Amino acid sequence: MLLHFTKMHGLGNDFMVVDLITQRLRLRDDQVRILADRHEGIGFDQLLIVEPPTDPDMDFRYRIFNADGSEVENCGNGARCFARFVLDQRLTHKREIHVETAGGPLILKVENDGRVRVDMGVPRFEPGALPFEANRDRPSHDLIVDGETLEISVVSLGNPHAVLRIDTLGVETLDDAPVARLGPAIERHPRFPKRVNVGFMHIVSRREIRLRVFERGSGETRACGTGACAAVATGIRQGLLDASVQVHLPGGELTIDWAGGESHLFMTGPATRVFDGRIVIS
Ligand SMILES: N[C@H](CCC[C@H](N)C(=O)O)C(=O)O
Repeated sequence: MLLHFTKMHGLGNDFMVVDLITQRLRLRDDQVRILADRHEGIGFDQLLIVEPPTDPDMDFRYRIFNADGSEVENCGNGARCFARFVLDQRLTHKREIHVETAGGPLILKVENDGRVRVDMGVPRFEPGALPFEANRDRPSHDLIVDGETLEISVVSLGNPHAVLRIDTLGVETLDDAPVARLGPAIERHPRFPKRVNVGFMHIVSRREIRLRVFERGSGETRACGTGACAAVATGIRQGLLDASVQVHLPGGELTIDWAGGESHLFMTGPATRVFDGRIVIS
């Protein structure tokens, strides 16, 4: 079976994008893992699938699979690439695209400068939304990892995020943040039954942060859109950030806007198409 795809990225967070509207096939988890392999397959952080909507009010269904084959609820960098892809493939002519995801609806707006502004919905802090095992919602929680007590904030953007401020880890720069050690340990911590994405945030000012993210199911990526949203939302909730924040990730910059409470959070950034390809899958 020949599978047509497009390779894209959002700030270096890279994707294989597949249109399953004009191509009718199903991909198994083991096939996703092989396709994700950077030596034996295409290589990607996530696979993004374009399908017809199940909800008639939506334009598309947007499905996301991590490199380990796990299907997940949301991918922010991927949402921007999704918008670019469906326009380039002429699957729509709309510049405001409504998509359904397992984590809830998203509205993708392609702006005149080519950047995409995504309405990410309302951040959810209650532990049950992730899920995270805790007796109540609070701005930060203690989490014991390998005998060390860490201070984490938790939030769901449809997908689960734990955010640590590096000042609570006794390091001054992100380069010194123990991402390789704490990322996997928190990702798989038993208090996160569905695992979790782990953000390491350096607050530069009330309008600027630097961020690294160890992603659930993919490891550290060069950027994480929902991770940027999560870090800013937890920072605003703790009174440490203003309502519009520039997020510096290893792969580039995102702008996150959130007025707090039940208002919707917005993420704005680029989407890049790299190449089209075809691959035989068995
Ligand atoms: N690893 C994430 C999915 C991809 C998120 C990230 N690539 C983004 O841009 O939001 C998860 O398991 O929830």
